[in-house]
Parts: sequence; C-alpha cells; structure tokens
Amino acid sequence: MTSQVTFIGAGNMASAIFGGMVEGGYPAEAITATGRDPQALAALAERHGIRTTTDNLAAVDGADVVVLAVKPQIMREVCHELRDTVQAQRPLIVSVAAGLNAATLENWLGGELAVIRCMPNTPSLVGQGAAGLFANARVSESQKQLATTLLEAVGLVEWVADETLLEAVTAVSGSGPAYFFLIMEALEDAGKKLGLPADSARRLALQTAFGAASMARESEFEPAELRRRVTSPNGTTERAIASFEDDGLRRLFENATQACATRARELSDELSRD
Ligand SMILES: NC(=O)C1=CN([C@@H]2O[C@H](COP(=O)(O)OP(=O)(O)OC[C@H]3O[C@@H](n4cnc5c(N)ncnc54)[C@H](O)[C@@H]3O)[C@@H](O)[C@H]2O)C=CC1
Ligand SMILES: O=C(O)[C@@H]1CCC=N1
Repeated sequence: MTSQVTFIGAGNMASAIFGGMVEGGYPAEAITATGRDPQALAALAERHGIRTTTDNLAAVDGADVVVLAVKPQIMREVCHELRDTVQAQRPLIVSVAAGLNAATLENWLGGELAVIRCMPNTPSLVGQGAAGLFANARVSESQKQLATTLLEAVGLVEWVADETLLEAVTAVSGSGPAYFFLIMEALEDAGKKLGLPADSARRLALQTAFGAASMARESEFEPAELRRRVTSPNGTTERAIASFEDDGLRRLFENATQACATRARELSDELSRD
C-alpha cells in the first residue's frame, strides 16, 4: 500500500523532494505539504497535484511518514505543535533540517520515536539529488527501506552509521550544489572576460559542467584520470590546472568544507540548547 507522506514546510527543499517524487511516479494524492503562505501552497498543489494546507495537525493526522522541512530555527515550535498527534500515531519522522540532532527532535516531539535525519540537496528537483541518511535505534529495517525508496525517487541515497558524519555529508553534498553553481558563475564570467558573448559563455560553461559530471559518473575511470586525459603534455589544460594548483584550489575546498561542517555543528549546539 502506498505510504501517506506529509511534508511540514513546503519551501525550496521540500518542494524539490516532493516535486521529484511526483516526477518519478510517486502518487501525488498520497503527498500532503504544509506552509504558511496559502498562495504559494495553491501554486504547488496546482503544479504537482499534491494536497496542501496551512493546518499542520490536520496534515499529520493519518500520515505514515512526516517529513520535517522547516528552517532549523523554527523546528522546536513546530515539533511542540505536532507532539500530541505524533505521540498518538507514531509515524516515521524524517527531518531534513541542517544541524538538528535526532535526539533533540525526538525530545521536542515527546520522546521514543523512530527518527531519520536526512541531509538532501536541491538537485532532487530534477531527480539528481544526493542525500545522506542516519536512523536512530528505533527505526525498523522496513522504515529504513521506505525512506530509501522515497529518497531514491529523487536521487542517490547514502546511509551513515554515525550521526556526526552528517556534518561531512552537509559539507560535500548538502551545500555542495552551491559550490558547483559558483564555479559555473565564475567560469561564465571568465569566458566573458575573454571576449565571449554573455549567452555563449553561459551555455558553454553549463554544458561543460553537465558534460563533465555525466562523464565522471558514467566512466569506469576516476575523475583524476579523466582530468589527465583532457590534459595534453605542454598543452593548454596543463597551464590552467597548474594555475589552479598554484593558487591553492584544493586548500580552498578543504577550508570551505571545514567551515560548512563547523557551522553544522554550531547550529546543532545552538539549537539543542534549552
Ligand atoms: N535549501 C537547501 O539546499 C537545503 C535545505 N535543507 C534544510 O531544509 C529545511 C528547509 O529549508 P528551505 O526549504 O531551504 O527553506 P524555505 O524557507 O524555502 O522553506 C521553509 C518552508 O517552511 C514553511 N513554514 C514556515 N513556518 C512554518 C510552520 N510553522 N509550519 C509549516 N510550515 C512552515 C514556509 O512557508 C516555507 O514553505 C531547513 O531545515 C534546511 O536546513 C537541507 C538540505 C539542503
Ligand atoms: O545552507 C543551509 O544551511 C542548508 C543546509 C544545506 C544546504 N542548505
């Protein structure tokens, strides 16, 4: 039987996931999403065919899975609102909030619940997401399987055995799309500086990013080998790569991902404080 899935919060991340689920064939009538803005909800209902409401309690009533997808800063208030219904019905809880521990969520929801923490990313909207998942001890194998099935509808699923590893997942894939978008922006700007018309620079940069990612994913060779195959001895790529290495590109990624993981940890400390 199809599981009834309710999203609390219907913003960027939730709409990327349920939009991708519907695109992937999940029955839209089994999906409900809530939010604060009735007009935005009506547009989502129209676009994806899902049910929407501003009433969180009505939306959770009868749900098999409740996906918590509001901003971390308002999660406590939302959990308190849902606590009695969730305790009575005990759905599987899936939280996509950055930096909020499963134990904190369980506590805010009244205790002893099956909680999965998920760190997804927005390419879920086009079925190309990447999500890291952690299950607390109360999550059954069949619930893990259900979460895997729901999220695999929108991309790759990686389970982690230790919850703190979700900080690393956030740094690599949760926030990661923004790094690649930044690289696309920078490559486009650099192309324009070299004289290309703006629209050509954008098309070339985007198609190159797409082509490289598709090739890296499909190839039997690792990215480093694919890079070497573009790099002719004493050719043009060699100069560009040497320039990146001299300017410390790898260190930039190391620093940025450390900063990201540190922020995830800080959020978790800030938010779990009473
Ligand atoms: N945007 C991203 O790339 C990623 C976001 N996340 C997590 O997803 C969560 C949501 O982030 P976004 O979608 O980016 O935020 P957003 O601001 O786009 O969406 C938040 C949604 O919550 C709704 N909302 C606010 N108060 C509510 C309430 N009391 N009851 C029900 N709905 C309410 C708003 O109407 C809005 O639809 C955050 O916890 C974030 O950490 C996780 C991974 C990636
Ligand atoms: O920036 C954020 O806090 C969220 C979590 C990962 C991506 N966006």
